[in-house]
Amino acid sequence: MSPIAAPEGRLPVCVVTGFLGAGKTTLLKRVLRDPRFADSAVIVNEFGEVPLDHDLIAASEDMLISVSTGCLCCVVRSDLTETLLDLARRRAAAEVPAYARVVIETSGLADPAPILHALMADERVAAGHRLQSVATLVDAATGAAVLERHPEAQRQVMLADRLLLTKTDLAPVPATLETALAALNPAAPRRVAAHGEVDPEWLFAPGSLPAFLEANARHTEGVASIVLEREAPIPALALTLWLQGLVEHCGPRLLRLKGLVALAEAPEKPVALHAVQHLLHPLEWLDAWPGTDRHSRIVLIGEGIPRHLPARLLAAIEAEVRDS
Ligand SMILES: Nc1nc2c(ncn2[C@@H]2O[C@H](COP(=O)(O)OP(=O)(O)OP(=O)(O)O)[C@@H](O)[C@H]2O)c(=O)[nH]1
Repeated sequence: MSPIAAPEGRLPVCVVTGFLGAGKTTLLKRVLRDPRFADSAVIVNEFGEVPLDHDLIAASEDMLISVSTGCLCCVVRSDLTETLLDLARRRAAAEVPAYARVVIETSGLADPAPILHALMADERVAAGHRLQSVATLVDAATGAAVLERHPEAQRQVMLADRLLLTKTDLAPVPATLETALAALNPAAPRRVAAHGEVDPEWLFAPGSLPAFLEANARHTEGVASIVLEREAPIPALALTLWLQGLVEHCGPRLLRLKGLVALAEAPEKPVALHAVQHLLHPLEWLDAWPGTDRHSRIVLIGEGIPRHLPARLLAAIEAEVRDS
């Protein structure tokens, strides 16, 4: 790989990628609070049909833009270029603050190659932007198994110009993961970034990027998202039993689950739910609901999980909890 030229006067674009649940939103939430990097425009893409990261990053409406749900590297690739161009027009017209860089968080299922290709090959985008960096997050707890099974995760590592190892507080980096990373991308410098703790200067510094990129994406077959929405708050016990049941029943087929939920016991504040394969992260209370919409929404991304299973399981557990 040879470095691409980085002509002056164009806005830097920093791509943050990594497989489902690797910690991209956690990292961005943290680094974008640094006053030196508050002048960033953020574009978030999610695979599920209901966007949640926007609410989880909780930045100002002007600066945070959810591109769309779906796969950024496939169906919404043109959305990305249009969003970048639209944002640049609004910046020039002083409709948004004069941001100094664009940060793109890809969905965990994105193959970054076509995204980077679109950024570099679309002349309208390239006229005003230059690709500055591609940071890939790798989950120390699940990374080795993920790299074995998912081609998009391999591409995320191969195309990175820096690698960040997350969740090292939960598990030491296994030798199998070290070996896989060294085989896929021996050149990229690596840092540990537990809970997104990394120097933003390092994260967004210019790097060596591939000169040539494929326009076609490679994907794991049969991955789909399931959305569960509820107007009525959910009892905490029912939610806990449901999460445990789902993780146990689906096993490795459950790639990711995330949601904002109103608990029956305290519906005035939402709880953020996160599961990454077998790993159920602790529930996290948010300070307030983002906006006026207070209904619970949960997105599951899985391989071959029956579409109605999560909702039916939750309804059965809720009935059981109510009647007991
Ligand atoms: N213990 C621990 N938990 C982490 C770390 N980084 C992220 N998490 C947790 O992992 C879960 C997923 O983190 P996110 O930041 O939402 O991951 P993501 O990569 O944005 O997820 P997707 O957008 O769904 O691909 C959340 O519960 C985080 O709090 C870490 O370094 N250590």
